[in-house]
Amino acid sequence: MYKAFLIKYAEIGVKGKNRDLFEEALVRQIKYALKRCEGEFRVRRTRGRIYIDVLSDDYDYEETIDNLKTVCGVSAICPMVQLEDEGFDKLCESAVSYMDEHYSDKNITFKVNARRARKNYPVESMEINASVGEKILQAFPEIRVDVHNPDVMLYIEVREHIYIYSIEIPGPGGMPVGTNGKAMLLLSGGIDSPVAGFMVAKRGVKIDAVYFHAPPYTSERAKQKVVDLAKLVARYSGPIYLHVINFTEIQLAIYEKCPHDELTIIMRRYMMKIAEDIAKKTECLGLITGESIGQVASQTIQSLAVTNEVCTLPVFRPCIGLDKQEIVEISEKIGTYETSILPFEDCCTIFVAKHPVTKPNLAVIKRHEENLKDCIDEMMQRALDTEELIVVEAQ
Ligand SMILES: Nc1ncnc2c1ncn2[C@@H]1O[C@H](COP(=O)(O)OP(=O)(O)OP(=O)(O)O)[C@@H](O)[C@H]1O
Repeated sequence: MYKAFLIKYAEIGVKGKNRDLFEEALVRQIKYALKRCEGEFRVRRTRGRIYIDVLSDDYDYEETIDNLKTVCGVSAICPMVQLEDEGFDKLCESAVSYMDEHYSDKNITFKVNARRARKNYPVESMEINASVGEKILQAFPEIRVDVHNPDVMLYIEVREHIYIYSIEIPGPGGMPVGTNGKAMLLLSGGIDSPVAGFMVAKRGVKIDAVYFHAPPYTSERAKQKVVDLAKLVARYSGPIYLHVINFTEIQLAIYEKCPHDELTIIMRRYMMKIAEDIAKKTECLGLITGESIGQVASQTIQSLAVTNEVCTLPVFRPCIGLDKQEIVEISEKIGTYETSILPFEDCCTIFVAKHPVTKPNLAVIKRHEENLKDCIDEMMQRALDTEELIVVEAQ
């Protein structure tokens, strides 16, 4: 059983003073992921490396790997066999057993890559490489050495303990959450916005979220679905403050006073305004949506321009150039797809026109919004005053 893991991270953004911040955030997120796992662990930073020691006798390996794979910034997880220092002969023996246990087909090439971090160890790295390599060659006649492009790179690290590893399980990459500020995700119950949240979190951005519902037109179950999606996104992003906004009154007013082919676009503009208001109060530096060019009428480039016009904060749309299949693939990978396709109503789909405008004209939209001028400010304030805040932890 592996008793330790080496966490490899991408080098981008970790130069100079940033390195400490980057590593601290990574350790924090690793600890958050391990809280969801059975067993006791210790996370250590030593000279540019991050290790996880398994302290308990028992733990669930698969569960641990699954959770570590959600930590943004991790480029690879290496499960390591941990040895006590019982002399060099014992090390060679253990390396041979490691190869035997991990590679049933010995018709492969390998290279030993030793690193002697503890300088008082009596055998130098080059000598470890040569001697361990020789023992492996003696033990398995079919195996060959390839120093340029080996099938198996056998790492040996000599520290307080000695570690042997060769397996690298890919992590999500990117940057640890908490190293790049915070943004407000407009989270609906669909496929795209959870993917958008994940993609921005992966760049190190902490996520808050806002969900607009329209009771009684949208149900408690539709809201619960969004909370469930937030729990899944929180596996990657850390805890999410989810602001639930009652949008019914505003939607009804738009429905009553504005042309029906412009409903969605006008609604979206008020959603963005409210989201931006909450974002500014909560120190978010941008908004995030799941929009993708041309996907629906409200996402033509003309519609996006009209929606965008109400925002002063930058709006991040990481799905913008992806087609639906590509977004679906990411949602399957991050585990949100099954929840996203549950058939609950969304406020945008209830108040939808048969033939929505695809090329809205900003001046015309603004003129029609004038119809709301007597009531909209109060309504927006009420929506903000009655928000429900849910702190969503990762599932
Ligand atoms: N009820 C809502 N609450 C919060 N944000 C919403 C809501 N409805 C839409 N949005 C935001 O607007 C974007 C576009 O919504 P729309 O319904 O047009 O698209 P969609 O392709 O179905 O997106 P999604 O799959 O994310 O629901 C969403 O990705 C989301 O960011």
